[in-house]
Amino acid sequence: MSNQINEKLMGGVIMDVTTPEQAKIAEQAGAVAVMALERVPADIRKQGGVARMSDPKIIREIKEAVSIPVMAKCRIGHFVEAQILEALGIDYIDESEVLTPADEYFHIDKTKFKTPFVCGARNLGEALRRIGEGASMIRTKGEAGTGNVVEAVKHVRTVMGQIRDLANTPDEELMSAAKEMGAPFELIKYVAKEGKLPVPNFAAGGVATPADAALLMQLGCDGVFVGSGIFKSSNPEKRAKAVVKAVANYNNPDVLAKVSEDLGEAMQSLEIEKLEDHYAERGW
Ligand SMILES: O=C(CO)[C@H](O)[C@H](O)COP(=O)(O)O
Repeated sequence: MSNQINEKLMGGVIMDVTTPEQAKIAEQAGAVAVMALERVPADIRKQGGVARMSDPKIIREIKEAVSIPVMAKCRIGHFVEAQILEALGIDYIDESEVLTPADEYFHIDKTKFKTPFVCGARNLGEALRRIGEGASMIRTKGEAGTGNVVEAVKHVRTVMGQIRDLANTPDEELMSAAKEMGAPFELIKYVAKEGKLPVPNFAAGGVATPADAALLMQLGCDGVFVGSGIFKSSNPEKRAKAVVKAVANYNNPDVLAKVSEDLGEAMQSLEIEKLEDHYAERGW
């Protein structure tokens, strides 16, 4: 099932939404899916407190409001939130570091669920551990809610670079690579042979402009997640459409110039060095 959904998502933009109204804006802009969450990451940062799975009522209303796939987030290790999301008929579960982790040591055993999972990763070892646990999609973590793309770029470059290195690693050295990365040997062998992850790899965290989204696509991602960048900007409708067009035309600077014009204020952004919480460091 996840393969059919994944095909529809490839090359697209998945937008974080907190209300049915925002979900409609995302769908009208051309998002391939929406991600239901209680607060966009910029608000989670500002307001603090424990961030949890959304209210099931809001999730149901979001599902009723749109015809595109609806994803929703549970806390790292919180398999009961995941069970609830599965019972709600969500299309994808995001075991997300953006919410406050429920378990510092163990991620969810995703093989126990019919619903596919997406998980965050900062490097190839982390991505392969999540896939080993059953994730059907990876998204590089970035630093969500900052409007600062630098960490997303770092994580995408790290994963892509490690994939390239593995593709050039002799077979007899692969077990050592698996040991060093803390990743399942079978998955290390797959990446070395195929030169890619066995699941789609989207980028996320800190995307604020159409150019940010296109940059991550040019670096080799299969699509982009955007949250705060759209709904904390001054004109979410226009920016949402622009980001979708930028991702569809990521290699065309003329289109990128056109869609970047007159978008109003981007979200307020944060410098990584001044952050109190680094969400990307949650999970392992
Ligand atoms: O885990 C996520 C994917 O849904 C985040 O919500 C995503 O990283 C959004 O971050 P930002 O608000 O910086 O766009």
